[in-house]
Amino acid sequence: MAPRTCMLCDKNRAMLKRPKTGQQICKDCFFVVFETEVHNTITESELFKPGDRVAIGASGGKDSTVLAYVMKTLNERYKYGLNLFLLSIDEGITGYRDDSLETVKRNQQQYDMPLKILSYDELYGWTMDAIVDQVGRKNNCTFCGVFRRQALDRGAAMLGVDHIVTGHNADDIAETVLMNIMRGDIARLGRCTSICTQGEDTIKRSKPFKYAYEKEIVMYAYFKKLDYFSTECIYSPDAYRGHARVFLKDLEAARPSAIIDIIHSGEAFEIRDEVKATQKSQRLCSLFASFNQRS
Ligand SMILES: Nc1ncnc2c1ncn2[C@@H]1O[C@H](COP(=O)(O)OP(=O)(O)OP(=O)(O)O)[C@@H](O)[C@H]1O
Repeated sequence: MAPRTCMLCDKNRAMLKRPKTGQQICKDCFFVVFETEVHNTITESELFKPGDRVAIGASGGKDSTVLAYVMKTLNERYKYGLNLFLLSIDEGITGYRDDSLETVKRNQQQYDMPLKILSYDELYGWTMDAIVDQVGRKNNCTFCGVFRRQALDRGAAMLGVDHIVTGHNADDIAETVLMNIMRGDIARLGRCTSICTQGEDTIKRSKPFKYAYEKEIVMYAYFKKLDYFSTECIYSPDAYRGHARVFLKDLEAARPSAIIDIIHSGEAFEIRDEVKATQKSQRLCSLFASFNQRS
């Protein structure tokens, strides 16, 4: 059987089936559609303005490595006029973050971007290794996530940046929508699909990969031969998110558009103000109660 030609350029040999659309396309057309969709997400949401100083939350993993590469490419191609930085938080997880930070240091050279690394140890006086040693693995992802958010803000302030971008992708967001529905966390459901968030005293944060499928990010990294670190965190991943992930993968296998459809459903919810207020205070109380029980 003759090899298929690319459905987009009708010239090159099709090398892959696009996970998001099922189209059989060539490598070059895949790069173009992937990058153009991220560019459209950025421009439609007016994420940046010329002269912005933007920190890329860089963990060394596939999502943030592809994000750094694509941000650099689009900034040059479309002349966004951004000053880009890499910002990494070292949570103090031996055998995981120390190795992934080596990748980020290489990315700094490869992408020619200034890098700032800030550790939990220097900010808070302890590491995740020490915390897990003391309180065990249950809920450690939740604590680590809260501390990382603050650490990223502190690092961003040190770099004097206006904006932090992270590699959260469409799968992450769809999982979060499902988790919030399963938990009945209506307040979070209302904001988890926002592409851009900014608290009263926090730096603006956004997710340019909001509509990018995880499988396509992996494919992009593979075909571009990007240098990234692919090991999972050694401390137990968030078990509840794991259930949502498995469920989402099943849905995606049956119908690939399920991921985008869940995000669109999340976007369509409108949450009443009184629900937002009640749930926020309840969540903070339960987080600190669980921390106090352990320490
Ligand atoms: N230690 C860190 N330092 C800086 N940014 C981070 C760090 N950990 C996570 N992030 C940011 O948050 C995003 C989502 O993180 P998450 O832990 O869900 O990892 P992930 O989905 O495996 O992403 P990645 O593949 O980039 O590691 C990352 O893409 C990155 O932008």
